[in-house]
Amino acid sequence: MLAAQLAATRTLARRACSARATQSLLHTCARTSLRQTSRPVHPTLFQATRSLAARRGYADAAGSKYSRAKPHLNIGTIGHVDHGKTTLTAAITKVLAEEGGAKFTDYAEIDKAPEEKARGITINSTHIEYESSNRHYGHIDCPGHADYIKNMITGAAQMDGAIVVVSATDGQMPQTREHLLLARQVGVKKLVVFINKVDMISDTEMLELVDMEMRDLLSTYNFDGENTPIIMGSALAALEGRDEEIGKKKVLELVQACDEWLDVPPRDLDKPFLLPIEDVFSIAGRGTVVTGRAERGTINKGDEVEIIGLGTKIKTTLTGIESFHKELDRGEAGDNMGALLRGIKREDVQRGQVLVATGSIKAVKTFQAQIYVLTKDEGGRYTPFMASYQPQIFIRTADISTSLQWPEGTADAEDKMVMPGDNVEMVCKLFHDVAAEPGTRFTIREGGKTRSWNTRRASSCGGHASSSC
Ligand SMILES: Nc1nc2c(ncn2[C@@H]2O[C@H](COP(=O)(O)OP(=O)(O)OP(=O)(O)O)[C@@H](O)[C@H]2O)c(=O)[nH]1
Repeated sequence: MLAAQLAATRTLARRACSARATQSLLHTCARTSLRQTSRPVHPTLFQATRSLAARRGYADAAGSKYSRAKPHLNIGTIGHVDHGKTTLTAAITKVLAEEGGAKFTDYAEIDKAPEEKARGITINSTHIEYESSNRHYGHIDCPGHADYIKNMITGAAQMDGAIVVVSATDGQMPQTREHLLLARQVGVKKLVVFINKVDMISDTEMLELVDMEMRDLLSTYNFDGENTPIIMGSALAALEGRDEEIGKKKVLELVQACDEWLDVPPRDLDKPFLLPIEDVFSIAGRGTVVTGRAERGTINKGDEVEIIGLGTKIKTTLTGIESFHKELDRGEAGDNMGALLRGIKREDVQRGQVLVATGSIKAVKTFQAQIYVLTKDEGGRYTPFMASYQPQIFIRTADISTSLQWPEGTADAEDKMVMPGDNVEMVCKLFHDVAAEPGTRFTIREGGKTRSWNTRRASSCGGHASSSC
C-alpha cells in the first residue's frame, strides 16, 4: 500500500526539492559536517532521492507481504573511494537476478542523485535487497569519499556485517583503514573482503601482497585477519557479463562467503522497540514515513510510539509497516523498515531522532561516558586535548556537536590533558538532546577530518550521570 503510493509522490518530492532548496541548504549545512565538503551538496534533494532510491526496484512487489522464510541480515559495501563499491553492489544484483534472488539494480540507479552523477562518486548510502539460497539481505552501498564519512557511519551503523572493497591496483588506502575502524566502532563484528579490479592486474604476487596487507589490517582493527574470507575478482566484469572466471563466479563466491561467514546476530526482541531514524519522507494523502533499521524490540500496527531527540518528544500511532515495499503487520529488531506515522508532518521528524515504544527511553543533553582516545597508529589523534574540547559525537544516526568536560570534583581539571591512548571518564555536554541510556555506544570524531579519534567504551547515562540524564 505504501509502495503503491510512492510513485505518485515522486513528482511532488522533486518539486518540493527545488522550492525548498535554498532554505534547507542553509539549515542543514549549519547542523552537519557537510559544510566541510569542497562542494556543498543539496541536502533536500538527497533526502528525497535517497528515500526513493531506498525503495526503488520493488514497486512490483507493492501490496505483497514480507516473508520471514529466510533469516534477514543487513550488510553493505564499505571501502576507499573509487575502489568499486557501487559497481560491486550493482554486480551482485545482476548476478543474483540471474539466479532469481534479486531485481537487477544498475549502477546509475544506485548513484542516481545529480551531484553523484556529476562527480562520479557515492554521496548517500543506498539500500537495496537481494536473496541468496538461504538468506535475505538488505544491502547498503556506502560512500567512500572522505567528505561523506558522516553518511558512511550512518550506513555502517545499520549493518550486521560488511563487505570491504579494496582495489587490487591501489591496495589499502586511507578510507579502507578508516572504514574498518569505524565499522568496528559502530559494532560490526565480521567482514568479508572483496579485492576488486583484478582484471587490471597480471602480477599474481601483487594480489598476494594486497591479500596479506588486508589480513594484517583486519587484525589491527580486531577483526579475524586469519580466517576472514578474501575473494578476488572484478565487479565490472560481472556487471558487464564478461570474464566469468573473475566476474560472475567471484560474485557468487562472495555471496556464499557472506552466507557462511557473516552471522545473523541475536536480535533483542524482548526489549522495548527502538528504531533510529535514518530518513523521512511523505506519502501524499497518507502521512509521514520514517525509515531505518530497528535496533531492538517488536512493534505492531496500531501501537502507540514516541519520536524522541533533537528537541522533539511527540507521541503518535504507527499505522503501517513496510520492508522493501512489502507490508508487515509486525516489525522486529533487525528489520530494515518504513513506519507510517499518524498525524505527523514531514518537518516534525529528522534523521538522528528515534522512534520508540512510549516511555521506554529519554533524550539527554548531558551524560558521563567512558572514552578511549585512539592513538595515531590506531588512526586517531596525534596530540592531547583538554576540557572544553568540542568534537562531533555520533550516536546511532545522530551526529551532534559536544563539549567534553571533566566530571565535577576532578582535581586540576583546568590543566588536565587527555593523551592519545588514554581511557578516561568524561562528561559529554551535547548541543542537542539525543536518546541515550547506560550502555549506549557512540563514536566521536573531529569534525571533517579523516584522521580522527574515537570512543571505544560504552557510555553511561542516568545512573551516575548528571541531572539532565
Ligand atoms: N577495470 C575495472 N574497473 C572497475 C572495476 N570495478 C569498478 N571499476 C571502475 O572503478 C570506478 C569506480 O567504481 P565505483 O563503483 O563508482 O567505486 P565506489 O567505490 O563505489 O566509489 P564511491 O562510492 O564514490 O566511493 C568506475 O569507473 C568503475 O567502472 C573492476 O572490477 N575493474
